[in-house]
Amino acid sequence: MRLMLSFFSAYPWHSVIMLLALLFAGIAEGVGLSALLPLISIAIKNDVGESANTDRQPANEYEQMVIDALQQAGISPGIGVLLSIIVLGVTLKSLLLLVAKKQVGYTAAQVATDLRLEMLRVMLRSKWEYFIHQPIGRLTNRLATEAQRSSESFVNGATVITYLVQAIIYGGVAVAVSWKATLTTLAVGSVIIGISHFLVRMTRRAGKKQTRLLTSLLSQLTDTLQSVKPLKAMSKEHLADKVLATETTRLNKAFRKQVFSSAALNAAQEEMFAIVVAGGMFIALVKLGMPVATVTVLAVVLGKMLSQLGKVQKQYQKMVVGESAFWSLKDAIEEARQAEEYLGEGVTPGLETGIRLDHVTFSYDPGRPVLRNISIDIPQGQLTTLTGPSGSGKTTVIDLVIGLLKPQDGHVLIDDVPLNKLDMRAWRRMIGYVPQETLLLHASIAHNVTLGDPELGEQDAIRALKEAGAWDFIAHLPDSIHSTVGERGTKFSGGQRQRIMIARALVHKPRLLILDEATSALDPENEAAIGRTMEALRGKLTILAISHQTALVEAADCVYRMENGSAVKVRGTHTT
Ligand SMILES: Nc1ncnc2c1ncn2[C@@H]1O[C@H](COP(=O)(O)OP(=O)(O)OP(=O)(O)O)[C@@H](O)[C@H]1O
Repeated sequence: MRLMLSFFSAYPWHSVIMLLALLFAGIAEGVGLSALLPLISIAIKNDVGESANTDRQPANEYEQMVIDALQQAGISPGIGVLLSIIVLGVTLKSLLLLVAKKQVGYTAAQVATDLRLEMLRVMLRSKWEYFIHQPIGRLTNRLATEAQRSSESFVNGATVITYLVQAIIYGGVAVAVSWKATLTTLAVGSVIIGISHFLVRMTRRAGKKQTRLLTSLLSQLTDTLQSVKPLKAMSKEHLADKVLATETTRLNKAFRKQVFSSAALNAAQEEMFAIVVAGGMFIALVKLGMPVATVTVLAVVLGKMLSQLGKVQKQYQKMVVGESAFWSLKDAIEEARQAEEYLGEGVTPGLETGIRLDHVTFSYDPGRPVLRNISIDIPQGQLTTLTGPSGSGKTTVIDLVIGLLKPQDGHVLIDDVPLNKLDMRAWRRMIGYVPQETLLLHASIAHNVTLGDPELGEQDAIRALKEAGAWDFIAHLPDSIHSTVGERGTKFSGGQRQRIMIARALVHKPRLLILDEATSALDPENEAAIGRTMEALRGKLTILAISHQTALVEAADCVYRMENGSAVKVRGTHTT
């Protein structure tokens, strides 16, 4: 029930309304039930020829109590009145249950939405080093499956409470009729529930296993789907199939265990409860000679109580299947929260003179530095290009300039102010960034350029597309900038996609433009066009580019060659 307490503290008002509605639904049902004993008593006596209004003896004190209460309220306890009370009780109960279920449904939807948003927000706010180590498939699974299972778990938990309240009300009426019979039934019922509890534990284990396996399966699935083209091209799709088949089989096993334990609990409980009720009726009627009316009411009420308690256990079993997903999601949220990036409220950056990496050392893994004591000057208003072999640390330099990574030694200075003293949000708003990968959103060109920023209009998008040399091929499209780019931008060539990405980086008029091998997919003609665009932008903004291609190297004011953890200036006015 730790799960339900966690939900109650997160949604106190929804929970209070739900619990009150359940409580009053229970009371309404109890009132209805209380009319059952006098009703059966009168019906039986009518059947044997006694008048309902003669001085008949009540079956027990409880019946007397109900009749007294009715008479005090000025109601004569006839069959019609008693039946009306039962119908009223059932109607009220149904209405109040509807209110409670509505609350449960709304809260469940809110649980899933809040968990998804919280997960997404903490992930987006986490440090870059943390974020890049999270498999995308795992995140997708958390947002889709685990959030959904958590909300189902809440619904199941709320249903446990509903059944429990009803069982208590039935128990209360039964105690009023005969506390001895109720206690005996409760004792036997508890033994049955205790015996079958191992099936609930089995389900909990199967649920935990499912959570783990689903996470792993979806991580692998996403990775595999992202690399389907080379697999198909080399006819190696069976390798992916093999990995996924193993995981799916294990998931299937866990699911079968859960199904079996649920079915076993169902079958075992109904059988045992029926035996208890039948045995109890035999003892009461034959051995103890209790009145038929009392035994009938007890059989109905105690039978219902046992059935509700059984449902409590079954519903609890369902709840524990999804519970592991909730805790797994909560742990993931907490872990990401611990890794939150501090963006600070420091000095407002200006970028008046330039950026300087001052004797910077950086390593991803301790003892294996990628950059060793390097110094790089990126003068304001100029184009600085980094070249060098793959893995020499060019992207790492860019991530240090953006502030996604922090150097272990040395400083990244913006106009001589260390980056960690700056207002990091303001700094990043000054950057236009074009990554190596050209993944576009499945939306219009305009949306891909502005990313839905309400401060940017169609004219801004057109200006940026012109600056990026993309306007020529877009202007001729039937829907111009409102044309969609297709799934992941597949309607355009690699070079065209890169130019749209460059337009996205230019649309908010950045002070610093970063191109991380952004011209690698362009043919020499288009690359030269981008080179000319950069030359035109030079002076208006500072440009830092990684490039192996001639145009951006030739157009550069400063060129650094990176190799073996060092950076050597091969062109430029300043010395480092
Ligand atoms: N997240 C990471 N964790 C551990 N090592 C990393 C990580 N990212 C990069 N590296 C390592 O750091 C080194 C520099 O990587 P980086 O991406 O900066 O090189 P690069 O010069 O940009 O390469 P390329 O031209 O191939 O993009 C490489 O040896 C790489 O394996």
